[in-house]
This record gives sequence, C-alpha cells and structure tokens, in this order.
Amino acid sequence: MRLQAHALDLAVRTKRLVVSATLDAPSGSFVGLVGPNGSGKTSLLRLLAGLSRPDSGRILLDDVDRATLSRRALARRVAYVGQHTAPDADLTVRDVLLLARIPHRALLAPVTAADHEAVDDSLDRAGLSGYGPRDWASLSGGEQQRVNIARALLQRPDVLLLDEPTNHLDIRHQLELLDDLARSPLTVVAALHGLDLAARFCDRLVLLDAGRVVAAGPPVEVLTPERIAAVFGVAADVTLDEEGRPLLRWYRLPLAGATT
Ligand SMILES: Nc1ncnc2c1ncn2[C@@H]1O[C@H](COP(=O)(O)OP(=O)(O)OP(=O)(O)O)[C@@H](O)[C@H]1O
Repeated sequence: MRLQAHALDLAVRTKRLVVSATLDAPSGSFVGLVGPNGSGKTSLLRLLAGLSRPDSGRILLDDVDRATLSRRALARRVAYVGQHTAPDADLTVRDVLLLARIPHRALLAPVTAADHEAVDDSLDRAGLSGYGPRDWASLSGGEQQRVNIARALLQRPDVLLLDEPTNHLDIRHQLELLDDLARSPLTVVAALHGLDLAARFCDRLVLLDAGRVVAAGPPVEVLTPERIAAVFGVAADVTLDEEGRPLLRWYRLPLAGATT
C-alpha cells in the first residue's frame, strides 16, 4: 500500500511543528525519517498515523484520502509504534498482544484459539517464546520494544509507522529488526536517529529540519557531507559501500572551519 502525504502543516499555538511536509512511501518501501532532535519526526509520524490532525494538507493511502476511512478500517491498515508505548493497566505480554487482534474481530467477539496461536507465532518471531505469561512491566526496555513491534505486526497492517524502533535494542537486535523491515512486503516509515543504519537499510530517506523536509530520496542523494554539516552541524566523510550505499565516518567536534 502506497502512503503519500501532501503539504502537511501542524502548529501548536505559535510553534510550527510540521511545515508543508510532503512524503511518498511506495508500496513495500522502507522510508527512514531522519533529522536532529526536535526536527519534527515524531510530529510527522503522528500525523501519518492519524493520532493528530493536520491544520492543512492531505494523507493518501493507495490514492484514497485517509480522512474518508473509518477508525476501524484505518486500524486494520496502519499500525503505529510510538517511542513510549506502554499499556495503562497491569497486563501480561499475552494480554498486550491480544489487544492487537481487536480490529480483526467482530465487535464483542471472544478471543479464539486462532488468536492465541497468532500470539504464540508472533512471540516466536520476536525471539520471545515463552514470554506470554510475563507481566509486561517486568520486561527490559529492549524486550518491551520488541513486544510493541510484534503487537503492531499482529494487527496485520499494510503500513507500519515506527518511532525510533531501534531504541533500547542491542546491535544484533537492531540489525535483525532493520533487515526484517527492509525485506518485509509492508510499507514502513520509521524515525531513525542512526544515520549509518538508516543509510544501509532504507530505500529512501526524508530529512527534516525545523519541521521542513529539506531533502528526500535514496540515502546516497540525501546524506551528502554538505547537508549533514548544514542540518546536524557535524562533519562527516561519506564513502560508498559495495552496494553503492553511503558509509559515514564522523569527525570529532568542533566542525572543521567552524568559529567558536
Ligand atoms: N504539543 C506540543 N506543544 C509545543 N511544542 C511541541 C509539542 N509537541 C512537540 N513540540 C515541539 O515540536 C518540535 C518537534 O518535536 P518532535 O517530537 O516532532 O521532534 P523529533 O524530531 O521527533 O525529536 P527527537 O529526535 O528529539 O525525538 C520540538 O521542538 C518539540 O518540543
């Protein structure tokens, strides 16, 4: 499913969080949202997820205006994992995962054996077999993150929106997750801080600065040393790996040539 956003604007009081942002995530692509702290990545993802409403602009799912879809239809198609997604109540891991099946059940229909099987499968795939009876709150940060992503996948969405999905994950789990996302047939849009990993795994990057999209396209076009210096204020060497993707090497601060 193709996800497009046209000229999205969002302001809170006088602060403009997202300014005329346009984004195109073709079906099955993995798009990375990158940019410094406070550049609007979360704000844009929340607009795409329908968690906040733009002041202007449109969001299209396969050319259909998202505003015309019901909440339930949207929940079946689009799953979102935020940075601090925590269930309110005391729930087990199994309870948390079963919640994800709700959009696929008739209203008030009971949980079935098929739901439990789907939960067991998702735990196996997340490398968390046997974690079902554990209290969600007792999991480590990385385990909670993996359960959150498993929960989003259990929704069987067409579009997956992830805010900092590699947060809390050790390097092996970061690589496994990004590799899975890159291979997945889902359309994925993820806010990522690690430019190196974003460059390696994403098909396209959207670079935000102060709420505006300042560059979008394949990583090799977006992550030039000049743009990295202008947006992040750091100096980097950019070479290409064997697949033609950018490999970044950072210089220590202060930025060469900068006056203090
Ligand atoms: N409700 C709000 N009211 C006022 N300002 C807000 C609100 N929500 C976000 N902001 C501000 O909007 C800007 C963008 O925030 P956002 O969380 O989208 O950035 P981000 O790129 O995801 O940042 P980070 O990399 O630090 O997670 C920040 O300056 C933030 O303080």
